[in-house]
Parts: sequence; C-alpha cells; structure tokens
Amino acid sequence: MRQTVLIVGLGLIGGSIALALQKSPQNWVIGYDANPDTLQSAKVLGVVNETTLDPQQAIRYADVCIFATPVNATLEWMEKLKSWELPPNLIVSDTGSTKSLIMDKASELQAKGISFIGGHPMAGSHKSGVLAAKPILFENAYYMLTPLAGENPAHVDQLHELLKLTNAKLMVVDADEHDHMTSIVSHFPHVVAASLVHQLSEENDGNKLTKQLAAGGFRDMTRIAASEPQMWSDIVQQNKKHILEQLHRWQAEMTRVEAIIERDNEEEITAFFAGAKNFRDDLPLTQGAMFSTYDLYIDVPDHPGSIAEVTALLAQERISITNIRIVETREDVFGILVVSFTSEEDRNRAAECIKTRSPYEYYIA
Ligand SMILES: NC(=O)c1ccc[n+]([C@@H]2O[C@H](COP(=O)([O-])OP(=O)(O)OC[C@H]3O[C@@H](n4cnc5c(N)ncnc54)[C@H](O)[C@@H]3O)[C@@H](O)[C@H]2O)c1
Ligand SMILES: O=C(O)C(=O)C[C@]1(C(=O)O)C=C[C@@H](O)C=C1
Repeated sequence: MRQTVLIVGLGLIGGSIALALQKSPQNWVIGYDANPDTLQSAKVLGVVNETTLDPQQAIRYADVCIFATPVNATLEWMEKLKSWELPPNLIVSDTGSTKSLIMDKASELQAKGISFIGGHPMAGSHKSGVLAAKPILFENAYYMLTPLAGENPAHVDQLHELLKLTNAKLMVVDADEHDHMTSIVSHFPHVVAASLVHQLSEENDGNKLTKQLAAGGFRDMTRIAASEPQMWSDIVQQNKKHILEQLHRWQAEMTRVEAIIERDNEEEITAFFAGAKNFRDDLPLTQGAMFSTYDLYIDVPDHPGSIAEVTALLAQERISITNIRIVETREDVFGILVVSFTSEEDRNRAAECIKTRSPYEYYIA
C-alpha cells in the first residue's frame, strides 16, 4: 500500500524512523523540523524524501503522521491538531519516552474523531540530532504501542505493518503501565547518572585530580548523562509520579546499603553484590543493532596497523563486524578496541580467532 508519512522532529529518533520507512519504495516520507539547519541536513542526507516548512499544509496529504519531538512539544502539536483540517483515516502517532499525558491528550483527539496511537521505541542513544540517525537503530528493540480503548483496530494493524520496517519487536501496552516500567529501566537511571556527575563535579572542586581518575566504571555508569537536557527535562516533568516513586525506593535502598556497610560484615557485603550480579547477568538486555551487546574487547598496542591486523584476521575467518571503535580508558593511553557482532556465535568465533591467531588479549564484558 502506498503511504505518505509526515514526520515532525527529524532528530535521532524521527530521522531513524524516516530512514527505516524509506526502505520500502511504497512509502513517501515528508519531514518537518523546527530547526532550519536540521531540515536542510535531512534533505541533503536523504533522511526524508521531501521536506516541508508548513506541517499544517503537508498533513493534508498524509496517511500517517509521527511526532518525534521532545514530549512537551508533542503535547503542543497535538493541541494544534484539534483545529487543523485533517484527511479522513489519518493515523497519528509519536515516539515519546512518556505515554500517560500524551494518551490523555489523545483521548481529547479521539473525541474529535482523530486517531492517535501512542508509540515508543525502546532504543536510542545519548547522541541526538539528525546526524546520529540510522535506519538500523531499532532493530531487535521493543517498540511499544499504546492504542486507546475504542481505537480502530484496522488503524493499529496499519501502523504496526508500517513500523515493521524498523525491524523492532512491536508490542501493545497500557500507557500508565508503560510509564511505570520505563521509570525504572530508563528514566530514573538517567536521573542517577546526572546526579553522579554532579557529585563528581563537586568533589572535583576540592581536588582537580579527581576527574582525571574517572575510568571505565564511571564512564559506563554515566554515559547517559551526556543525553540531550531538554528531552530529559520534558520526560521528568511528564513522568514525575513514577520517577519520584523510584527515587523514594532508591532513598530506602541507600539507607539499607548504608546499614550493610556500617555493619561491616564481609558475608553480608558480598551477598549484596552477588545478588545484583546474578540478576544483572540474566537480564535480557535488548538494544538496537547499532549498540549491539555482542562486543569483544581487544587490548591492541598503540602501533600502526594493529587494528588492520585484527580486522584482516576476522575477515579471513569470514566473520562480519557490525561496528568497530576505540574506547579510551585513559586520556594518555591508546584505548581498547571494541568490535561488535550481530550474534553471540560470531563473537565466540572471533574470540577464538583472536586467541589462536593473534598475540592480543581479549575479554567479553
Ligand atoms: N534519544 C533516545 O534515546 C530516545 C529513544 C526513544 C524515544 N525517544 C523520544 O523520541 C523523541 C525525540 O527524541 P530524539 O532523541 O530524536 O531527540 P533529538 O533531540 O535528537 O531530536 C528532536 C528533534 O525535534 C526538533 N524539535 C524540537 N522541538 C520541536 C518542535 N516544537 N517542533 C518541531 N521540531 C522540534 C529538534 O530540532 C530536533 O531535531 C522524544 O520524545 C524522546 O523522548 C528518544
Ligand atoms: O541508550 C541510551 O543512551 C538511551 O538512553 C536510550 C533510552 C534508554 O533509556 O534506554 C532512552 C530513552 C528512551 O525513551 C529509550 C531508550
């Protein structure tokens, strides 16, 4: 079925959806963004088929409209829709990280005969903007849809079918349940990461050496503190109830940890870490293909050709690499080479190849 899709907000998420939808020649993607530079880049990079400066006009030709704007801006756009002239059978969706307030607003739209099906792909990055957009961002990630009771099932099916191009795992959930679940797996961790960075910043005021010592542990715990501030401000405002609930649980947890450390009982302290490790080891951490979990860390020396040597060995074994990057563990030392694969099997084969055919050490995180 030929479809015209209007995407409002062409950053990391809107741009990635636009690229994924263009995999089918049946889809024609029109893009709008409040930032003229983003709009220009989206056009030049082919992130969309066409751009518009007037979404109110462009929506008249759309079958589907997706808002991929920060969640407070999405509410504003939804309010505007009420007075716009819309085509019959238009399906409106969004990609927002919160769902309750957006679905409350969707009920107001439904009362006016506008079909709004909430959406949220559970993949992303601390990177933002159109330049970070990738068509594979959502591969294998969960993509939640939150249709209202009384939504036209044919519309849900149509949106589901369209979004299959993202290769995400689509599922339907209740909006409040969504906000509860995402508060612990996503929203509250962003608050904790930002607070840890604030804590380091204060410590660093006392001793400037402190931040130089931050290594892998601090980096891994705080990567998401580099995310887009406006986006997270909106999310925290919209999911205040559930985030505060998690924060109160965290305060109780810190009191519990404080008591464990005070008691100074080795067995109890080890059990505290072991309990967390056991649960963490079994987590089905699903991520977009861009951020594959099948990573191999290889300690390569800082001399020309060492990276080429590793990639050549893997190529000889016909093992495909999805990503390759260097992680800096220290400012003054050449980093660790992180090679990503699409499956555990490929990573195991690569590990065997590095072990038997190279002098380098490797580890799997
Ligand atoms: N970043 C993630 O990891 C992630 C993952 C899933 C869902 N989301 C959600 O998707 C949405 C977009 O996030 P993102 O990461 O793509 O952000 P982004 O900052 O990369 O992109 C947002 C885009 O929206 C544009 N914009 C801002 N206000 C606008 C407005 N009023 N009208 C039109 N355009 C406007 C910005 O110029 C920018 O290009 C947010 O609602 C976010 O909660 C983000
Ligand atoms: O990977 C990251 O950096 C993200 O923050 C992505 C992340 C998450 O918390 O997992 C962030 C917000 C979303 O709504 C979905 C995914």
